[in-house]
Amino acid sequence: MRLIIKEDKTECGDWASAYIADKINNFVPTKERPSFVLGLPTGSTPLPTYKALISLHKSNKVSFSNCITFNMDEYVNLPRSHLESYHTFMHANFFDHVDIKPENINMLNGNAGDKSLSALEAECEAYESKITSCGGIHLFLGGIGPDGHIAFNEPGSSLTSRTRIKTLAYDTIVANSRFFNNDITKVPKMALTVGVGTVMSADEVMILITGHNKAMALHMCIEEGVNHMWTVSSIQEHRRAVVVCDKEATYELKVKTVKYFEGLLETEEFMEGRKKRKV
Ligand SMILES: N[C@@H]1[C@@H](O)[C@H](O)[C@@H](COP(=O)(O)O)O[C@@H]1O
Repeated sequence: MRLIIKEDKTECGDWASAYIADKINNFVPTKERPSFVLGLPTGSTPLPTYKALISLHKSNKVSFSNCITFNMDEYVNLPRSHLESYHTFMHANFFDHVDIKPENINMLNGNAGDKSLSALEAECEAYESKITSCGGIHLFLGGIGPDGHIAFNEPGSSLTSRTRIKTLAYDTIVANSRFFNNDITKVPKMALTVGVGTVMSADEVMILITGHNKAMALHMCIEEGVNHMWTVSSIQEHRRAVVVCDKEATYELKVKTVKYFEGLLETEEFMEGRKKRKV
């Protein structure tokens, strides 16, 4: 696993976007996997990355015309057009500003069918099948909650879970109430979410962790063992995982850990400086 420590969230977004653009630009389509498949998160953490990707796109450094996207999660029973639906968020902050084909955008529908549990379960199963039919996800980008949850895989979620319905933890409802006028009664209590196993099945996983309120989660993610109470920690078992964090998020890490990963990055950047970068 790589840990990339940057000064602040803007630098994290610049680094992550350049990395993603490189992956898209260097993608070689095959018969089985003709498009680059990207897993995407919502939340405030990925915003600088989306902003930087839009800017790379506008300066013709990356195109999303051969990308298929799968979003991580969506609230149940919140109208798609609601200002705080993840559908609205993704269009406003990313999709509407790049050249992705509308038919290549995949988002879970929290209002599927008659919204019964069986209709929502069918929606989740269909989502997993669609990911499989696209040949799997090349790169899954994610953020985390302060309790280390990834997507809506709350503490105690199975680390092999797949897309399903989840009841939100009280902490998450409180954390997300900032988007609903700080009124917890307005926050949906259920969501559809990809599983930890769905994220970990991607060829590559990139997790963005910024801000001091995520410092404990970063510590549990990289310095402690794999634990279902901090679901992001399962990336320790992934073959190609990269965590991009800012200085504030490192406040609970050992100095030795920070120095170790900073040293690795310095060497890496020195080597990369010799290569001609595309973006
Ligand atoms: N389901 C989302 C997660 O995918 C996201 O990572 C988290 C953190 O959001 P933020 O980046 O705003 O802290 O919020 C929600 O719980």
